[in-house]
Amino acid sequence: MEKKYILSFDQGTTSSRAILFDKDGNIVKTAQKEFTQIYPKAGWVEHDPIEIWATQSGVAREVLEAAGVNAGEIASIGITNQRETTVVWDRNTGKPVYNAIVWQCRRTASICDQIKADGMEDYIRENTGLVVDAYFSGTKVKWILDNVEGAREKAEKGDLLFGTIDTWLVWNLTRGKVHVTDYSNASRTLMYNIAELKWDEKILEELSVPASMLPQVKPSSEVYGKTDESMFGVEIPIAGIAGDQQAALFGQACFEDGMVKNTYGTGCFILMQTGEKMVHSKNGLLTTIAWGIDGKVEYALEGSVFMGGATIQWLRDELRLINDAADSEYFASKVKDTNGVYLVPAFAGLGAPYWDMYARGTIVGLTRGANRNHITRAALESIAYQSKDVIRSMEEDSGIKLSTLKVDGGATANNLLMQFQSDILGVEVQRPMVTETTALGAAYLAGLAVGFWKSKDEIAANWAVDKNFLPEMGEEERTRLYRGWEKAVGRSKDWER
Ligand SMILES: Nc1ncnc2c1ncn2[C@@H]1O[C@H](COP(=O)(O)OP(=O)(O)O)[C@@H](O)[C@H]1O
Ligand SMILES: O=P(O)(O)OC[C@H](O)CO
Repeated sequence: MEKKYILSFDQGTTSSRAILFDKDGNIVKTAQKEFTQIYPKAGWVEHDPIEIWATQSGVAREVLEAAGVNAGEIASIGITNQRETTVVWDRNTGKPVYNAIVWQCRRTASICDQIKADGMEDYIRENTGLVVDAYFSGTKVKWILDNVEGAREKAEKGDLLFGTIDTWLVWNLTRGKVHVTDYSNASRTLMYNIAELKWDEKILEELSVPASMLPQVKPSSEVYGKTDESMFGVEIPIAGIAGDQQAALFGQACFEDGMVKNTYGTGCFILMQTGEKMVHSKNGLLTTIAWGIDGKVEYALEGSVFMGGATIQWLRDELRLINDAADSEYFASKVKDTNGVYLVPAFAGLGAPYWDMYARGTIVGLTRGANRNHITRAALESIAYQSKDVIRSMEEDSGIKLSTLKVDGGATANNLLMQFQSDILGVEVQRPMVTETTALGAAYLAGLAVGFWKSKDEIAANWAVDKNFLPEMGEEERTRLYRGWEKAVGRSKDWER
């Protein structure tokens, strides 16, 4: 049967999605299902791995049916996933020993304090590219082994396996035959040495995690195995894996050093491709593996903005200034500027480059003439200012000046935000036709491995622009506004201490 499509699995934090792509990189059909968020205690976040598998395999079958596509027409499957989220299961029964501990979960903060007290911080930063934080998988695995009855004994006997969500999905798709991950996911675990490309023994020892639990780390584009026949009636090669932010970088065809993408969702994830060069940040950005492909590994610098689209949700749900996120553009357009108002959405502290967990949200510059539209506009602009903060750090760390910014994610629908982003950066902002770049990136990785696409050049040629935003603001105005932002950030800092 002619192979006409690639099936992409996009297993995100709140929903599982399956998207069918054709050879031009266009979406043929999408199926999506949300799943349960489990909050056992304040600051704890879990998912049920069985529900993740059920929703993901469910939408995969659903999308084929809805598109009227035969499984035999699928050339391969690509997987992209919420990163860092940790599953530990029994290799004999395939049953998880505990819920998945989600990347957002803060329960291992005290384990992180202990690692720092043990003097491991610099070593970890240098060898994993990450900071010691509860965000990453390593301390989550340790927590499960330390807290689930019998888990440590089983792990030491070699009966337990660890995986991020990609690994868990491949294990289930192959009915327990394949235990792998890719470089990009491994680089988010806190246990992987990104310079030497191997699990780091010293860190494993610090965390007391047996090496026998760990998946084999493979390139991001390769046939890892085939789906069990019971899944789709035929065996389909599983041929691409990447963490979601790296997959988006690939889907945006950021193949040259210095290319940057920003995904504007709840938060904003900004990644700069740095090629074979591993750039260590002086500004608290993360160094991570973008992907491993064509026999080499390429790196990226990553910075995130905690409150991106979430700031607009706050306007909607708490201030009730708008009914719908899209209304923000309409109201912000009613005024020509913010009238001197700045909103710093440091609701959960400030990330890179400030790293101030005691900062809190603030609105400054209010005068008698300030109205709700000014505040809405200031909220939108804050997303662009925070992105600029991260991008400036990237430029400083890498010595590469940004030439264009490729954007994706829900909030890129907002033209006013995109224009302001271009204005405040002084660079062109490019919004592609396909903004599902995460799933597209995984599809491309899977397609390359089976010859569905021949080269990265062919993929780059598929990238098509929907709209380019060019800077219209003068340099003087840009500097004046950004100075105001920095001053506003100063007012929000160190508030809670
Ligand atoms: N037109 C818009 N203007 C501003 N923000 C928007 C707009 N549309 C969606 N958003 C914001 O984008 C986010 C949703 O984008 P999405 O990519 O689906 O995020 P996630 O993957 O994090 O759930 C929400 O936080 C929402 O407030
Ligand atoms: O599922 P998302 O899109 O919220 O992404 C989660 C990130 O991978 C966390 O690092």
